[in-house]
Amino acid sequence: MTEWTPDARELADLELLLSGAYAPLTGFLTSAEVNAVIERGRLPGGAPWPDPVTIALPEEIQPGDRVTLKDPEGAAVAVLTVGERDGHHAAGPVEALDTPAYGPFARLRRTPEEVRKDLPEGEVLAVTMRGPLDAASLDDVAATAEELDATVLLMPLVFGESGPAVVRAALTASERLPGSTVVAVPLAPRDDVEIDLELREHVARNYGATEHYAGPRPVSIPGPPHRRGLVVFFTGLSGSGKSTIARGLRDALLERGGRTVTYLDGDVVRRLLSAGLTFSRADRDLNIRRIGFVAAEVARHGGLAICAPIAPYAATREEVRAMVEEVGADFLLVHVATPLEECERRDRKGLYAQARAGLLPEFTGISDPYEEPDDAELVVDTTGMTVERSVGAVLGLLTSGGWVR
Ligand SMILES: Nc1ncnc2c1ncn2[C@@H]1O[C@H](COP(=O)(O)OS(=O)(=O)O)[C@@H](OP(=O)(O)O)[C@H]1O
Ligand SMILES: Nc1ncnc2c1ncn2[C@@H]1O[C@H](COP(=O)(O)OP(=O)(O)O)[C@@H](O)[C@H]1O
Repeated sequence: MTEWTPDARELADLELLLSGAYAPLTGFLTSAEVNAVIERGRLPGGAPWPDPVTIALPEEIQPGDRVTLKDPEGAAVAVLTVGERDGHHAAGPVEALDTPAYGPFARLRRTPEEVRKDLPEGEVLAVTMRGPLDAASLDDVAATAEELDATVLLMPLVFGESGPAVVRAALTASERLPGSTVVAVPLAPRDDVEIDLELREHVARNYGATEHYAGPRPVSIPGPPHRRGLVVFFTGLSGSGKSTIARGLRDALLERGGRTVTYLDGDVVRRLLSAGLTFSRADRDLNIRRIGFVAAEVARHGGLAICAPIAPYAATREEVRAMVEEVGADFLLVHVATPLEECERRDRKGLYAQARAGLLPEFTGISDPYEEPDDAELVVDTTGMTVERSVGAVLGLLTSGGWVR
């Protein structure tokens, strides 16, 4: 049996498929179903359905395979029986495995069946929320419920970092709406506003709603840049000047004050976090992912992390950028683009000489690749430049973007 860990959005969809919140769906859609949904907003059988619910799986997983789907912490959530493959996507029914619910407000993640059983007879006004209800919306909901003589079902849509805050907002609203019930639903937002709304309505109906009220769109205030998490990620050849500039930047930031700074020094990383890893492609990628993971955790809490590995592969750098952006933080890639000849001329550690002599295999720039970034926010060639000026260039980027004041 194959195992796979879907991404956060796919896991949220999976939970809704398993709970019955996505009824009549019982699995991820086939290409015929996806086409029907996109073209007509209906499943091939004619039932209305707004959104193609799909999952991407690695190529080697084939029709007939049974795949255990796991959450990022390793708990087996469900089994997917693959019926069809179409490009990256795989379709097929899912069956729940018996796993305990956990996480904040797990007790409020109830299935439609459980909720429907507890609701009184009569009209049910479901309120789907992605943010707090303002006073006007709360009055609106209370008035509508009274008019319809309906029970209010508050449905905080929990997905991502803001999930627990939305549930808290629903619990607060519930105190103002006597007799109301709260159920947390892991419905990820859809880009298309119409589709998002329709999907919310479908899910609400499955929970027993006879009327649906879409809570106001959350006003997303990401906070000013100087309060947001930030990762400054240097990349470049050995000897290009990454650590020298990174240390200079750290010191300059600490002198200014106002931000906490974590410097993930390359040597320290290789000695502790990535101890035992080699310079093979797989190990370099693992090293960079580990650095990215720690940096994203720092940035998640509003910190500023500085990293300075070679990071020779574009795809892995992009993965780190995505990890950081996923937690709501910013990512700045600084390419220290000092040419190989200059790095080799400096040869601070004598490694280039060893690599040229064939004594050090897989050496970046000599016998191993370095993929030049085309997505760097800043490019610095340190040839003939003082360290102060190089540090100043990075600091300039941070101040002009408002990350430091
Ligand atoms: N084969 C090979 N290729 C490149 N570099 C090598 C190699 N072997 C050892 N070293 C030393 O390790 C430092 C680079 O480690 P990194 O963790 O930054 O590399 S990577 O991002 O995982 O590719 C790098 O340090 P810096 O000079 O600070 O970049 C080298 O001193
Ligand atoms: N403008 C500059 N910025 C950074 N380093 C410079 C600069 N000019 C000269 N150097 C020298 O280049 C070398 C860079 O080494 P290092 O910072 O360890 O590079 P890396 O971390 O990329 O391997 C240091 O000896 C540093 O003094």
